[in-house]
Amino acid sequence: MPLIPEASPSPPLLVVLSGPSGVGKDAVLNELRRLDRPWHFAVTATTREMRPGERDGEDYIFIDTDTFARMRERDEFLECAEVYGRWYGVPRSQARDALRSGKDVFLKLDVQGAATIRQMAPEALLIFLIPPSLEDLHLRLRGRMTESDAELERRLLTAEEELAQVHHFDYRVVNPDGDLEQAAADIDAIIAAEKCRVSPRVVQLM
Ligand SMILES: Nc1ncnc2c1ncn2[C@@H]1O[C@H](COP(=O)(O)OP(=O)(O)OP(=O)(O)O)[C@@H](O)[C@H]1O
Ligand SMILES: Nc1nc2c(ncn2[C@@H]2O[C@H](COP(=O)(O)O)[C@@H](O)[C@H]2O)c(=O)[nH]1
Repeated sequence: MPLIPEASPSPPLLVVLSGPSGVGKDAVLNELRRLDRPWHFAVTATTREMRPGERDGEDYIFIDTDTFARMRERDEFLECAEVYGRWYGVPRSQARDALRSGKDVFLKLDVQGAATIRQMAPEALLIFLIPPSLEDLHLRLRGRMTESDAELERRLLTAEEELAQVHHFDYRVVNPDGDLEQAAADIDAIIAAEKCRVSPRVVQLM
C-alpha cells in the first residue's frame, strides 16, 4: 500500500515583516488585510505621538512612557525596543492568543526587533521588505510628510545600515513603486509555500 503523506494543517506561523522606515510595511500590511486570510496583524504599543489620520488601537496602541515602563517591568511584551527615541512593543498576549487559535501572526518590526524574535523563536518566518532603490525610499519617506528634516535624515541613515542586514532574513520582497499588490502577492505566495513544507516551522512562545 502506498503511504499517505501527512495531510494535517501546518502549525500557525509567526511572520515578521521588517525593513527600513518608509519602505511601505504598513501600506503592504493593509494590502495583505484585504486578502482576508486567517491572519492576525499584531497592533504594537508605542509611546510616540499619534500622527494625523492614525487611529488608537488600530495603527498602534498609543500609551504614555510610564504605562509602557510598567508593562515592560511586568514582562507583558513579546519584544520591545527603543526606535528613533520612542518605545515600541508587541503585547505578548496578543501574539500568543492568536497563535493558539491557529492564526498566523504578523509582526511589524525594525531590524533589531527582527533579530530579537529570531533569538527567541528561531522558527519565526522573517521577511525583509526592500525598496526598488534608495531614491525611492527617500521619496516615500519625504512624501509621507510625517518627519522633521532632522528625523528624516536620521531614518535615512539608519535605513542604509538596515539594508545591509538583509542576509539575516529568510526572504526579501521588493515593494515596487505603485504596485503594493505585487509585494502583497509575493508575501502571500511565501506563506502558501511555507504551508506546504514537509517539516513545518513550529513556533513556541512563552
Ligand atoms: N509601493 C509603493 N509605491 C509608492 N508609494 C508607496 C508604496 N508603498 C508605500 N508607499 C508610501 O510610502 C510611504 C511610507 O509607507 P509606510 O508608512 O507604509 O512605510 P513603513 O515602512 O510602514 O514606515 P515606518 O517604518 O516608518 O512605519 C507612505 O506615504 C506610503 O503611502
Ligand atoms: N522593534 C520594534 N520596532 C517596531 C515596533 N513597531 C514598530 N516598529 C518600528 O519602529 C519604526 C518607526 O515606526 P513609526 O511608525 O514611528 O514610523 C519602524 O521601523 C517600525 O518598523 C515594535 O513593536 N518593535
